[in-house]
Amino acid sequence: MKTLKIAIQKSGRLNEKSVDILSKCGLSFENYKSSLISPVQNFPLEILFLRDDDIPEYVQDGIADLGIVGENVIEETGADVTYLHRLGFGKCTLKIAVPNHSEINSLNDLEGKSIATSYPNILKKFLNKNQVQADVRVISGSVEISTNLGLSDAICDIVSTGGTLKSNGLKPFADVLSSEAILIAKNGIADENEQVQELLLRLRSVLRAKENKYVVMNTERSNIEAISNLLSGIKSPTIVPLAEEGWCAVHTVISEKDFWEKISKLRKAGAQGIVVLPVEKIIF
Ligand SMILES: Nc1ncnc2c1ncn2[C@@H]1O[C@H](COP(=O)(O)OP(=O)(O)OP(=O)(O)O)[C@@H](O)[C@H]1O
Ligand SMILES: O=P(O)(O)OC[C@H]1O[C@H](OP(=O)(O)OP(=O)(O)O)[C@H](O)[C@@H]1O
Ligand SMILES: [Mg+2]
Repeated sequence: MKTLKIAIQKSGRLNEKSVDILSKCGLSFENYKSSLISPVQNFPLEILFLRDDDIPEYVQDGIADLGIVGENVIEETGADVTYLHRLGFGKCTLKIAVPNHSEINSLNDLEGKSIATSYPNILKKFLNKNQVQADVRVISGSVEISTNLGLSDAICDIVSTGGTLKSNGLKPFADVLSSEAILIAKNGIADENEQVQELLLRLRSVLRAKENKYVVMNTERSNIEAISNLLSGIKSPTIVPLAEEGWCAVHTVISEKDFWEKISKLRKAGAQGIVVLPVEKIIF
């Protein structure tokens, strides 16, 4: 069986979460800081630790078979790769922002103005699509300072909490791209490859588990129907008799999305002593 290679960020915002998700997939390896390659001890896979900017092209060219990298970087490099799975971390948005008191308030106002960014390709595409002619100035970092220095009229950079914009006296007004970390593959390798399919199965079970909670509650037998109607579980809820006559425990899995809404309805339907536990994996 061929040993696959997966490229992840060496250090930076995506490193820890990439290592964490691969570990939760049962892969055992050292998170080397000084070495660029680490063999997985219990799976035919090697981890390559790289600068994130290089990952899409390494995967496109087959130097790595798989990669974990931000969508913003994939789009900026324009690499031709297959998106295998969104990973739910590294969420951020590429935004255009201007100084708080700027008279630029809409895309049209950017006509003839200058915009500093580290994402010239994505920005130029966005401006073309919106038929705005602006001067795109490429800088490699600390983009938020460029309007204060008189280098540009606007900026286009990654925003997450908005704290960096705020502390530099900037306000956002246009979203260019929403991004999160993505598992990518070299085109054409994923469908037929057993190891990739096994990794995907493990990954889906880990991501699914993160979105759900295991819930146990007690109730009188007479409430079972009303409570069961509120729950789907994986197939249907498990109902176990309690030692006390006329009572039972209901075990189920509840989605994180509508968790509190469900709990409130369950309490009204007679659920009590509700215990909530994290789920590690859900395998279909
Ligand atoms: N503030 C943020 N909040 C959430 N995610 C972010 C934020 N800033 C960046 N990201 C995401 O994390 C990725 C990595 O960010 P990081 O700042 O570590 O990149 P970098 O400095 O280019 O790293 P490298 O040294 O690997 O080139 C970004 O490409 C983006 O997808
Ligand atoms: O909206 P916020 O939560 O403030 O995050 C946004 C900041 O995060 C990123 O920079 P980072 O901190 O990674 O530093 P960098 O400039 O070295 O990439 C990005 O370039 C912004 O500057
Ligand atoms: Mg980088």
